[in-house]
Amino acid sequence: MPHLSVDDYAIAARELVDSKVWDFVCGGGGAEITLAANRHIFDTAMIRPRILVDVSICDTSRLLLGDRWPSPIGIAPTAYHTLLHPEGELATAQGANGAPMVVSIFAGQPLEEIAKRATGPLWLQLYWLQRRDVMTSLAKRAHDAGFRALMLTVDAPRIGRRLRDMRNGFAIPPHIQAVNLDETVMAATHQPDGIAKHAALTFDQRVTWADLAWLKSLTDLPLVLKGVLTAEDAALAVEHGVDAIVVSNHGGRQLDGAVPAMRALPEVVAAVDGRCPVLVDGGIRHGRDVFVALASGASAVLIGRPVLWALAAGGASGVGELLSLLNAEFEHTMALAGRPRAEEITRSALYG
Ligand SMILES: Cc1cc2nc3c(=O)[nH]c(=O)nc-3n(C[C@H](O)[C@H](O)[C@H](O)COP(=O)(O)O)c2cc1C
Ligand SMILES: CC(C)CC(=O)C(=O)O
Repeated sequence: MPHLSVDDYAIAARELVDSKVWDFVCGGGGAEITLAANRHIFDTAMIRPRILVDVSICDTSRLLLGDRWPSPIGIAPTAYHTLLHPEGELATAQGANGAPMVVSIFAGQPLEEIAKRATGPLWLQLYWLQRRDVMTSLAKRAHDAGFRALMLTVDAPRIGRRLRDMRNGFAIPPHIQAVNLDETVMAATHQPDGIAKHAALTFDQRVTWADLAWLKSLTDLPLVLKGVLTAEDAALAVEHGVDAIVVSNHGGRQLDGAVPAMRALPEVVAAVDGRCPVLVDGGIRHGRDVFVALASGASAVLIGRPVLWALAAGGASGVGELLSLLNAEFEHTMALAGRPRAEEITRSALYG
C-alpha cells in the first residue's frame, strides 16, 4: 500500500515497533496537554486562497544559514534512531534527500559516519553537559566532519515527567548506545527510567545566558538555540549572538502546559524582528502545516516523530518518501492557495 499521508507511516511503524519504544517515541510529558495542543493549532488554522495566479511553478526552496534547502522542511534532532532501524542515523541521513538533518547528541551512529552518508546539511544538537570537555570534543568533531551548525537545546535542564515511560519502566536497551559519548557519561541510561536518571546526573542545570559565549567560542559554526517560547528569551537570544532560533516545546515532551510552539511563534518573530531566522517544530504532520507555519512567520520547520515512523517503516527510502510527500503536499498547498513564491506566504494567507 502506498503511503499517502504521514499518518500512514505511523500506522505502518506501529505494527513493527516494540510497544515501549512506541510510547517513548510518541509520548509527551505529564497529561500530554501540550502534545495535543501542538496539533490543535494546525487543525484549526484556515487558509485564505488567492485565485487567478500563475502557479505553474511553485518555488519551495529556502536559503538558511548559508545553505539552500530543497524545501523549508528539516529533520529535528531525535535520540537513538537505532531504536527504530538497525542502520539508525545512517539511514536517516541518506534518506534525507538533500533536506537538512539535525543529529542528536544521543545519536546511535558516529558523527563522522553520518557525515559520509549525508545528502544535505548536518547540524549537531547538544545538551549542556557538566563535562565541558565532552562538549568541546563533540563540537570540534562536528566541525571537522563538515557539520554546518551547532544547536543547543535549552528546554531540558532535566527531563519531563513522561508517564508512559515511567509506567513502562522504559530503559534504552543495552545494545542501543549513544556512541558519540563515552560509556562513563552514559552509564545510567540503561537502568529503568534511565533517560531521566542519566540527564539528572550529567546535564548542567546551572547554565545561563552568560555561558553561551563559551559554546560559541569552540568553533566558527553558527549557533542555533532550540526551545525558545517567549519574546523575552528571543530578544535575549539575539542579544547573545545566536544565529537562529527554534520555537519549540520539545514536541510536548518537556513542560506539560507549555504554550504550543505555533502560538508562541508570532511573539518570537516580532521580538526577533528579522535579525535571525526563526524555525518552529511540534505537531507538523502535513505540507499544509508547513504552509501555516511559514505564514505565521517561520523561516522553516523541523519534523520529529514522523521521521522516526518513516525510518521504522522503510529505512532510508522510507525517510526519503516521507520528505518527498511532505514537500509535495507543501508545493500543492502553495499552488491551491495561489501563493507560489516564499514572499507571498505571509500572515494574509491565514484567516483570522
Ligand atoms: C523520540 C524523540 C527523541 C527526541 N530527542 C531529542 C533530542 O535528543 N534532542 C532534542 O533537542 N530534541 C529531541 N526531541 C524533540 C524533537 O527535536 C522535536 O522538538 C519534536 O519531536 C518536534 O515535535 P514533533 O515530533 O511533533 O514533530 C525528541 C523527540 C522525540 C519524539
Ligand atoms: C534521550 C533524551 C534526553 C532525548 C530527548 O530529548 C527526548 O527524549 O525528548
